[in-house]
This record gives sequence, structure tokens and C-alpha cells, in this order.
Amino acid sequence: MAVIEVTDLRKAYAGQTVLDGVSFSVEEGEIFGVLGPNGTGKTTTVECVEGLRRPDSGTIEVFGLDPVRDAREMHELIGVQLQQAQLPENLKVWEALDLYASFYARPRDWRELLEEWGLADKRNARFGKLSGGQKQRLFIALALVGNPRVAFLDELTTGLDPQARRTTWELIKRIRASGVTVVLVSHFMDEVEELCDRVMVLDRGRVVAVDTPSGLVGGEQRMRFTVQARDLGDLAGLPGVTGVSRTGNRVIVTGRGDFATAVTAHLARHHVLVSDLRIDNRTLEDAFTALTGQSF
Ligand SMILES: Nc1ncnc2c1ncn2[C@@H]1O[C@H](COP(=O)(O)OP(=O)(O)OP(=O)(O)O)[C@@H](O)[C@H]1O
Repeated sequence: MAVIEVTDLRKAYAGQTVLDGVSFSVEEGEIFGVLGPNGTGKTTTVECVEGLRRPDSGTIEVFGLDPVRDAREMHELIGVQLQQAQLPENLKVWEALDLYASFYARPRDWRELLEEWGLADKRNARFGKLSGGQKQRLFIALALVGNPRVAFLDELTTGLDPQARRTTWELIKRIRASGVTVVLVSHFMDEVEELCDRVMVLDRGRVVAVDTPSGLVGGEQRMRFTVQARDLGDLAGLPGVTGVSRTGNRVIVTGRGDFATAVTAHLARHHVLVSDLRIDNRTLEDAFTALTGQSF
């Protein structure tokens, strides 16, 4: 079931088009990634869905509700991650949770959230004194305090060290495991690859692809090696092989599945000696570059 349905969203700031006909849907229970370089319209898209910005045209439905017309009703169903600047430095952790819980008709018990998100011993700490990772955990807890069915997380791991990022990823998986749909805005490929069930790639205000991370990558691998032999036999006809190219002694074979085993067995059968053998995956970054013509 689609919980979010967006059709032909358009928005311009001072005559400059920022969203140019964005359409997508988010299914219940998935982690849906919104990926794209800086300034491509990710935040504008998500904030229109949250009801924080008004699109110039297009339709948005969140559980069948219109974010602007039905703002009150929708507020009870969504959880939005705050930006850092929105919390006063001297607010205590428990005070922030208590305050945000008061904005909802059926909030969660914030004491439980403190336990769940490893903040129980920081209950009386002031926001300004928390570490980057603790702040992020508090932001997640605040996004969940209203007991939402969809949580919007925007650039959650920016500025975190690799260990804290990994911990945050585990937390995001836990949100999904608890039955909450997650919309995740990111410009990190590894994050999207690790977490998202499906990804929408935005490029200059347009949707250039919506697919699973592996669908975007295409499941293709590249095998590179050097040979002295002239005749390599029919590599292109082997199972899984999608392409063969040769420049002098350097050979590149692309393929899917177990094609590399078939290629090595074939070369051994033909007594072809291979050196400098390397196999690498096409990455989401490669796919993004191919889709948009620009790199991250
Ligand atoms: N309130 C605003 N007034 C004018 N221009 C804006 C406003 N908000 C965003 N923009 C412009 O719209 C474009 C898209 O911004 P948006 O924040 O949606 O992109 P983004 O993909 O989320 O970028 P980032 O990754 O940097 O957050 C940018 O060029 C930005 O400068």
C-alpha cells in the first residue's frame, strides 16, 4: 500500500525552477531514499510532503490526506527530524522530549524512548552538551515521540564519524523493524545502499530513477586482466557475460552472476595465462554518474 503519493510536483523560487514535475510513491514499511547532490531539490520535495512548504502545483497525498488542507490530522501521522538549530542549547534531554510529546494527541511514553535510544543516563543533560551521536539519537527520539507511521530523516549522519554513522544506521533499521515507514534524505551513496529498499535519484529538480539500490547498480561486475595469447575463444558466448573488450593485451569482461568463474574456467581450458586479474563491482556512484552525467 502506498502511504505517500506525489504527482507532478512543481516549485520555483523567484522564477528559478527547483522542482520540475516530481512524481513518486512510498510504500508502507519501506525505507525510501531521496538521493541527489546538493541543491537538487531533495529538502524542498520532502518539506512539501511534510506540509512545511507549499508547492506551486501538483498533488500530494499522505495516507490520503493533503499536507496543507489536512495539516492537523497529518501531523499525528508523521514524525519530522528537527534541524540542529531548532533546539535551544540549554534545554535538557527530558524537557525536549516532554515538550515535543505535548504536541501530539497520542504520544509515546518518552521514558521508553530514552531507554530505547540509549539516552537514559543523559536524561538531565543539556542539549548543547551532548556529543554529535547523542544529538542525532535525540533527534530520532523526538521524531518518534508522536508515535508516527512515517518518519522523515534529513541528512541524519552528516558530520558524524564513521562509527557513529554505523550506529545511526542500525537505529534507522530498528525504526523500520518497528513498523514505521522511513523517508531518508541523503547524499551519501554508502548510506543509501546499506539502508534503503528503494531510492529516488533527483537531478536538478527531476526524478531520473526510482529503483532498488541493486536495480540501480544493475548487478553488473567488471573483470579486468592481461593476456599474451591472441585467441581467447568465445568469451562473449559464456553464461552471464554481457560484454567483452580488448585493447592490446588488456581485456575487460563485464557480466552478471557467476560469469567470472565461467570466464576463468574457459581460459584455463584454452591454456590462456592471465595476469593482473581484478574484479570490481559497479557501484551506486557509477550508476548515479551514468544517470545524471555528474559525479558526487
Ligand atoms: N526558501 C528558499 N528561497 C529561495 N531559494 C531556495 C529556498 N529553499 C531552497 N532554495 C533553492 O532551491 C534549490 C534546492 O534546494 P534544496 O534545499 O531543496 O536542495 P537539496 O537537494 O535538499 O540540497 P542540500 O543537499 O544542499 O540540502 C537550491 O538551489 C536552493 O538554493
